[in-house]
Amino acid sequence: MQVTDLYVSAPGKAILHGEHAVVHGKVALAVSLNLRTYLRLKADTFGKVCINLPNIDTFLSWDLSQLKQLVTYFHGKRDEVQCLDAELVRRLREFIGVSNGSLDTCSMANLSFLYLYLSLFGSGELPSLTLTVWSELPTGAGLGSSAAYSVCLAAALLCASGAIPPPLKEWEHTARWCQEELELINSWAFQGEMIIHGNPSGVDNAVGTWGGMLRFLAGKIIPLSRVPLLRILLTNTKVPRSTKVLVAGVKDKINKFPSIMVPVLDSVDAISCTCEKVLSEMTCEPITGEHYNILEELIDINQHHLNVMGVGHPALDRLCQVTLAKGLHSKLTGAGGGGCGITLLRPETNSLMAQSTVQELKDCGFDCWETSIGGPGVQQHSAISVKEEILEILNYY
Ligand SMILES: Nc1ncnc2c1ncn2[C@@H]1O[C@H](COP(=O)(O)OP(=O)(O)OP(=O)(O)O)[C@@H](O)[C@H]1O
Ligand SMILES: C[C@@](O)(CCO)CC(=O)[O-]
Ligand SMILES: [Mg+2]
Repeated sequence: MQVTDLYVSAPGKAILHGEHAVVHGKVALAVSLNLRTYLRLKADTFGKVCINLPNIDTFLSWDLSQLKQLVTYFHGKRDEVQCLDAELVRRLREFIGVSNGSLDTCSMANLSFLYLYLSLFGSGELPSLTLTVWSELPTGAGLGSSAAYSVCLAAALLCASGAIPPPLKEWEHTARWCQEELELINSWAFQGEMIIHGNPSGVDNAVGTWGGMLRFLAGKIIPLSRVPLLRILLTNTKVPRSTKVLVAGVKDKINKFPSIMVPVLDSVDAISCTCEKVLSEMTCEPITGEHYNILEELIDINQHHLNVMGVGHPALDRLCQVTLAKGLHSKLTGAGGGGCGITLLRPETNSLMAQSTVQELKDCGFDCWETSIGGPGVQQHSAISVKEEILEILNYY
């Protein structure tokens, strides 16, 4: 089978409100970032599949004949994408030599790639290809790196398999897929997330697929088009953590103390809904200090709730204290337990104040930068539309 070379990218995300609660059927508000994961797929003739993941120092290749052995039980085309094929997961775990509870970064990335590759090609001829992924996102820090990776894999492999067409016209620099094709990409990306996360809600891959700001509730995705421009500081505490472990920990707490934890989840749901209402009001009436006061209070209340859920960390407390001393409000974003936090900047926060806050957070050993939000969802690129330094990395392998 001959596949066409292509470049794709997908954005990372920040969750404004609703992380963890969203796994238990509550509303989340999430927004795409201007930091993206890029993937290059190249057709080969070497009878091998190669994957280069320089962010995590992983460079592997497998013979097609080895991989074919793993799918001998496939009968016909697999297009059921609602749940994982447990037999394929079991065979892949054995093949890679990774146990069920493993959190190893490299094994999770390989497992999700091989799962999608074999699910999409396993019932026919396996194509020889090389896949290289490079991300501007920190890995495992709460900014949806696993989802951006899974969305890129799904888009590229679905294109290579002919299930969706490459949307880019000869004269275009970037192009996106139609709604139905995006839904297919999203559902396969969710499978990649299931392998990495264990029990994902699907909010992260939805943002990676559609971009912009979304309201997400039990798999239902509503793009929010009427939102004000928000200025946000992103801080990476650089404390490593695993989304899978944190999500499982919250579930255990809910099971242990349902009457205590369920009201917390309900309160987070109400925070997301109140925030959505305030954001919408800010687009149709003059923005006042009171709008920002409410957004800030919601951030504080939610941060307390996340601590109650057990996903806080002293480094995140530090972030909140340092910014609060400057009159700014912060909360963790994503799974917590370390990783990243967001700080809302007010319109009157001048660049001097923003810069001195960034410096103080850097002095704590954190990475910190002002970010723009609402970048496009998954897209195909022409080579010249990929930033030069990223193209260099993707073409190096
Ligand atoms: N650039 C990348 N290259 C290869 N694998 C990646 C890359 N980015 C993410 N991954 C995979 O995703 C895993 C990290 O996912 P995890 O869900 O724990 O963190 P996150 O997605 O960054 O944060 P969150 O889910 O809280 O937003 C890594 O262990 C790795 O397997
Ligand atoms: C913690 C969580 O709510 C968000 C991770 O970005 C997990 C999920 O929704 O899958
Ligand atoms: Mg993730």
